[in-house]
Amino acid sequence: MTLPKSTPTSLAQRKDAARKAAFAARHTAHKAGENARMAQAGYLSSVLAKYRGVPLAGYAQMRTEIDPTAAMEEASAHGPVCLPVILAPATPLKFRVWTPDCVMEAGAFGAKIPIIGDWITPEILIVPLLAFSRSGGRLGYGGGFYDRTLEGLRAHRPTIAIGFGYSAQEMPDLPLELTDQPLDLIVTETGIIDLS
Ligand SMILES: Nc1nc2c(c(=O)[nH]1)N(C=O)[C@@H](CNc1ccc(C(=O)N[C@@H](CCC(=O)O)C(=O)O)cc1)CN2
Ligand SMILES: Nc1ncnc2c1ncn2[C@@H]1O[C@H](COP(=O)(O)OP(=O)(O)OP(=O)(O)O)[C@@H](O)[C@H]1O
Repeated sequence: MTLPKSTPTSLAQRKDAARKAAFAARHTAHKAGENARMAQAGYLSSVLAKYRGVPLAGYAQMRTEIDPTAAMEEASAHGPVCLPVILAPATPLKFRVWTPDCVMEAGAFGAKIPIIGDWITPEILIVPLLAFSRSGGRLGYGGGFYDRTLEGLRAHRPTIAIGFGYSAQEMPDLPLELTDQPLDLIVTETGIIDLS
Protein backbone atom coordinates (compact mmCIF):
# COMPACT_ATOMS: atom_id res chain seq x y z
CA MET A 1 0.00 0.00 0.00
CA THR A 2 1.41 3.43 -0.89
CA LEU A 3 0.06 6.91 -0.31
CA PRO A 4 -1.28 9.19 -3.05
CA LYS A 5 1.25 11.59 -4.65
CA SER A 6 -0.47 14.68 -3.18
CA THR A 7 0.30 13.57 0.41
CA PRO A 8 0.23 16.66 2.71
CA THR A 9 3.34 17.42 4.72
CA SER A 10 2.57 18.07 8.42
CA LEU A 11 3.02 14.97 10.54
CA ALA A 12 -0.60 15.03 11.76
CA GLN A 13 -1.86 15.37 8.16
CA ARG A 14 0.42 12.59 6.98
CA LYS A 15 -0.77 10.30 9.78
CA ASP A 16 -4.37 11.15 8.87
CA ALA A 17 -3.80 10.32 5.21
CA ALA A 18 -1.97 7.13 6.17
CA ARG A 19 -4.90 6.09 8.42
CA LYS A 20 -7.40 6.59 5.59
CA ALA A 21 -5.32 4.52 3.16
CA ALA A 22 -4.74 1.86 5.83
CA PHE A 23 -8.45 1.55 6.72
CA ALA A 24 -9.22 0.96 3.03
CA ALA A 25 -6.45 -1.62 2.55
CA ARG A 26 -7.44 -3.45 5.75
CA HIS A 27 -11.11 -3.47 4.73
CA THR A 28 -10.29 -5.08 1.38
CA ALA A 29 -8.02 -7.71 2.97
CA HIS A 30 -10.63 -8.47 5.64
CA LYS A 31 -13.42 -8.99 3.11
CA ALA A 32 -11.17 -11.21 0.98
CA GLY A 33 -10.31 -13.43 3.95
CA GLU A 34 -13.76 -13.70 5.50
CA ASN A 35 -14.04 -17.46 5.02
CA ALA A 36 -10.67 -18.22 6.60
CA ARG A 37 -10.77 -15.99 9.69
CA MET A 38 -9.67 -18.51 12.31
CA ALA A 39 -6.94 -19.89 10.02
CA GLN A 40 -5.31 -16.49 9.72
CA ALA A 41 -3.73 -16.75 13.18
CA GLY A 42 -1.57 -19.77 12.22
CA TYR A 43 1.74 -17.89 12.09
CA LEU A 44 0.82 -16.04 15.27
CA SER A 45 0.31 -19.40 17.03
CA SER A 46 3.71 -20.62 15.89
CA VAL A 47 5.43 -17.48 17.25
CA LEU A 48 3.59 -17.72 20.58
CA ALA A 49 4.52 -21.41 20.96
CA LYS A 50 8.05 -20.19 21.81
CA TYR A 51 6.72 -18.24 24.81
CA ARG A 52 4.39 -20.71 26.51
CA GLY A 53 3.36 -19.62 30.01
CA VAL A 54 4.52 -16.01 29.55
CA PRO A 55 1.69 -13.54 30.35
CA LEU A 56 0.18 -12.54 26.99
CA ALA A 57 -2.05 -9.63 26.00
CA GLY A 58 -4.32 -10.27 23.04
CA TYR A 59 -7.10 -8.09 21.72
CA ALA A 60 -10.82 -8.50 21.08
CA GLN A 61 -11.21 -8.27 17.31
CA MET A 62 -13.19 -5.21 16.18
CA ARG A 63 -14.04 -3.54 12.89
CA THR A 64 -11.94 -5.13 10.14
CA GLU A 65 -8.97 -6.17 12.32
CA ILE A 66 -7.41 -9.57 11.71
CA ASP A 67 -8.63 -11.99 14.41
CA PRO A 68 -6.08 -13.30 16.95
CA THR A 69 -8.64 -15.39 18.90
CA ALA A 70 -7.42 -18.82 17.75
CA ALA A 71 -3.85 -18.07 18.91
CA MET A 72 -5.11 -16.58 22.18
CA GLU A 73 -7.18 -19.70 22.89
CA GLU A 74 -4.15 -21.88 22.34
CA ALA A 75 -1.96 -19.70 24.57
CA SER A 76 -4.56 -19.70 27.33
CA ALA A 77 -4.07 -23.46 27.74
CA HIS A 78 -0.46 -22.77 28.82
CA GLY A 79 -0.50 -19.47 30.70
CA PRO A 80 -2.37 -16.26 31.48
CA VAL A 81 -3.93 -14.27 28.66
CA CYS A 82 -5.44 -10.80 29.10
CA LEU A 83 -7.23 -8.06 27.15
CA PRO A 84 -6.64 -4.29 27.13
CA VAL A 85 -8.98 -2.00 29.08
CA ILE A 86 -9.08 1.79 28.63
CA LEU A 87 -9.45 3.51 32.01
CA ALA A 88 -9.14 7.10 30.73
CA PRO A 89 -8.03 8.96 27.57
CA ALA A 90 -4.30 9.64 27.26
CA THR A 91 -3.37 7.01 29.87
CA PRO A 92 -1.75 3.58 29.48
CA LEU A 93 -4.01 0.55 29.01
CA LYS A 94 -4.59 -1.86 31.90
CA PHE A 95 -5.00 -5.58 31.24
CA ARG A 96 -7.68 -7.90 32.59
CA VAL A 97 -7.43 -11.70 32.54
CA TRP A 98 -9.34 -13.31 29.68
CA THR A 99 -10.38 -16.92 29.14
CA PRO A 100 -12.06 -18.30 26.01
CA ASP A 101 -15.42 -18.63 27.79
CA CYS A 102 -15.37 -15.43 29.87
CA VAL A 103 -18.30 -13.01 29.75
CA MET A 104 -17.52 -9.79 27.86
CA GLU A 105 -19.03 -6.33 27.58
CA ALA A 106 -18.31 -3.30 25.40
CA GLY A 107 -15.50 -1.13 26.81
CA ALA A 108 -14.52 2.44 25.91
CA PHE A 109 -14.39 3.03 22.12
CA GLY A 110 -16.29 -0.23 21.54
CA ALA A 111 -13.59 -2.85 22.10
CA LYS A 112 -14.93 -5.77 24.16
CA ILE A 113 -13.53 -6.36 27.67
CA PRO A 114 -14.10 -9.14 30.25
CA ILE A 115 -16.71 -7.98 32.79
CA ILE A 116 -14.65 -9.31 35.73
CA GLY A 117 -11.13 -10.57 36.29
CA ASP A 118 -7.74 -9.85 37.87
CA TRP A 119 -5.45 -7.13 36.50
CA ILE A 120 -2.16 -8.57 35.24
CA THR A 121 0.98 -7.24 33.54
CA PRO A 122 1.71 -8.82 30.15
CA GLU A 123 5.25 -9.44 28.91
CA ILE A 124 4.17 -10.13 25.34
CA LEU A 125 1.51 -8.09 23.55
CA ILE A 126 -0.34 -8.86 20.34
CA VAL A 127 -0.79 -5.32 19.09
CA PRO A 128 -3.63 -4.39 16.72
CA LEU A 129 -2.76 -1.94 13.96
CA LEU A 130 -3.96 0.02 10.97
CA ALA A 131 -0.59 -0.07 9.21
CA PHE A 132 2.95 -1.34 9.80
CA SER A 133 6.30 -0.83 8.15
CA ARG A 134 8.89 -3.55 7.62
CA SER A 135 11.20 -1.75 10.07
CA GLY A 136 8.75 -2.11 12.97
CA GLY A 137 6.77 1.14 12.66
CA ARG A 138 3.10 1.05 13.60
CA LEU A 139 0.05 3.22 13.07
CA GLY A 140 -3.01 2.74 15.32
CA TYR A 141 -6.33 4.57 15.68
CA GLY A 142 -4.58 7.65 17.04
CA GLY A 143 -5.26 7.44 20.77
CA GLY A 144 -1.62 6.78 21.61
CA PHE A 145 -2.79 3.99 23.94
CA TYR A 146 -0.33 1.31 22.84
CA ASP A 147 2.56 3.78 22.66
CA ARG A 148 1.99 4.92 26.25
CA THR A 149 1.45 1.34 27.41
CA LEU A 150 4.58 -0.09 25.79
CA GLU A 151 6.67 2.83 27.02
CA GLY A 152 5.51 2.15 30.61
CA LEU A 153 5.96 -1.62 30.42
CA ARG A 154 9.39 -1.39 28.75
CA ALA A 155 10.60 0.98 31.49
CA HIS A 156 10.29 -1.95 33.91
CA ARG A 157 11.21 -5.02 31.89
CA PRO A 158 11.79 -6.23 28.35
CA THR A 159 8.38 -6.43 26.67
CA ILE A 160 7.74 -7.97 23.27
CA ALA A 161 5.31 -6.20 20.95
CA ILE A 162 3.99 -8.39 18.15
CA GLY A 163 2.18 -6.38 15.49
CA PHE A 164 -0.57 -8.51 13.94
CA GLY A 165 -2.25 -7.50 10.70
CA TYR A 166 -2.96 -8.41 7.10
CA SER A 167 0.06 -8.30 4.79
CA ALA A 168 -1.84 -5.66 2.77
CA GLN A 169 -1.47 -3.32 5.74
CA GLU A 170 2.25 -2.86 5.10
CA MET A 171 3.10 0.75 4.28
CA PRO A 172 6.73 1.44 3.31
CA ASP A 173 6.83 5.16 4.12
CA LEU A 174 4.87 5.18 7.39
CA PRO A 175 4.88 8.61 9.11
CA LEU A 176 6.33 8.19 12.61
CA GLU A 177 6.98 10.40 15.66
CA LEU A 178 9.31 10.10 18.65
CA THR A 179 6.67 8.64 20.97
CA ASP A 180 5.86 5.76 18.56
CA GLN A 181 6.99 2.52 20.20
CA PRO A 182 8.61 0.00 17.81
CA LEU A 183 7.30 -3.48 17.11
CA ASP A 184 9.67 -6.43 17.79
CA LEU A 185 7.90 -8.73 15.36
CA ILE A 186 5.26 -8.41 12.72
CA VAL A 187 2.99 -11.34 11.99
CA THR A 188 0.54 -11.47 9.11
CA GLU A 189 -1.67 -14.17 7.56
CA THR A 190 1.22 -14.97 5.21
CA GLY A 191 4.31 -14.94 7.41
CA ILE A 192 6.56 -13.56 10.15
CA ILE A 193 8.91 -10.56 10.05
CA ASP A 194 11.34 -10.84 13.00
CA LEU A 195 13.12 -7.57 13.76
CA SER A 196 15.16 -8.75 16.76
N1 LIG B 1 -9.35 -4.70 19.17
C1 LIG B 1 -8.80 -3.60 19.68
N2 LIG B 1 -8.89 -3.35 20.97
C2 LIG B 1 -8.33 -2.23 21.48
C3 LIG B 1 -7.65 -1.31 20.65
C4 LIG B 1 -7.56 -1.60 19.28
O1 LIG B 1 -6.96 -0.85 18.46
N3 LIG B 1 -8.15 -2.75 18.82
N4 LIG B 1 -7.09 -0.19 21.22
C5 LIG B 1 -6.02 0.54 20.72
O2 LIG B 1 -5.78 1.64 21.12
C6 LIG B 1 -7.73 0.27 22.44
C7 LIG B 1 -9.04 0.89 22.02
N5 LIG B 1 -8.74 2.09 21.41
C8 LIG B 1 -9.48 2.71 20.47
C9 LIG B 1 -9.20 4.02 20.21
C10 LIG B 1 -9.95 4.71 19.31
C11 LIG B 1 -10.97 4.10 18.63
C12 LIG B 1 -11.79 4.82 17.66
O3 LIG B 1 -12.83 4.35 17.25
N6 LIG B 1 -11.39 5.98 17.24
C13 LIG B 1 -12.18 6.76 16.31
C14 LIG B 1 -12.08 8.19 16.69
C15 LIG B 1 -12.78 8.37 18.00
C16 LIG B 1 -12.77 9.78 18.49
O4 LIG B 1 -11.84 10.54 18.14
O5 LIG B 1 -13.70 10.11 19.22
C17 LIG B 1 -11.73 6.52 14.90
O6 LIG B 1 -10.62 5.96 14.72
O7 LIG B 1 -12.50 6.80 14.00
C18 LIG B 1 -11.23 2.77 18.87
C19 LIG B 1 -10.48 2.07 19.80
C20 LIG B 1 -7.87 -0.86 23.39
N7 LIG B 1 -8.50 -1.98 22.78
N1 LIG C 1 4.27 8.01 25.58
C1 LIG C 1 3.59 9.10 25.21
N2 LIG C 1 3.58 10.21 25.97
C2 LIG C 1 2.89 11.30 25.60
N3 LIG C 1 2.17 11.40 24.47
C3 LIG C 1 2.14 10.33 23.68
C4 LIG C 1 2.84 9.13 24.00
N4 LIG C 1 2.61 8.22 23.02
C5 LIG C 1 1.82 8.84 22.13
N5 LIG C 1 1.54 10.10 22.51
C6 LIG C 1 0.68 11.06 21.78
O1 LIG C 1 -0.60 10.48 21.57
C7 LIG C 1 -1.14 10.94 20.33
C8 LIG C 1 -1.57 9.77 19.47
O2 LIG C 1 -0.41 8.97 19.14
P1 LIG C 1 -0.34 8.10 17.81
O3 LIG C 1 -0.83 8.91 16.63
O4 LIG C 1 1.01 7.52 17.74
O5 LIG C 1 -1.43 6.97 18.14
P2 LIG C 1 -1.55 5.49 17.60
O6 LIG C 1 -0.27 4.75 17.81
O7 LIG C 1 -2.05 5.57 16.21
O8 LIG C 1 -2.69 4.94 18.54
P3 LIG C 1 -2.81 3.65 19.48
O9 LIG C 1 -1.47 3.41 20.13
O10 LIG C 1 -3.88 4.02 20.46
O11 LIG C 1 -3.23 2.53 18.60
C9 LIG C 1 -0.05 11.76 19.65
O12 LIG C 1 -0.35 13.11 19.85
C10 LIG C 1 1.20 11.33 20.39
O13 LIG C 1 2.16 12.38 20.38
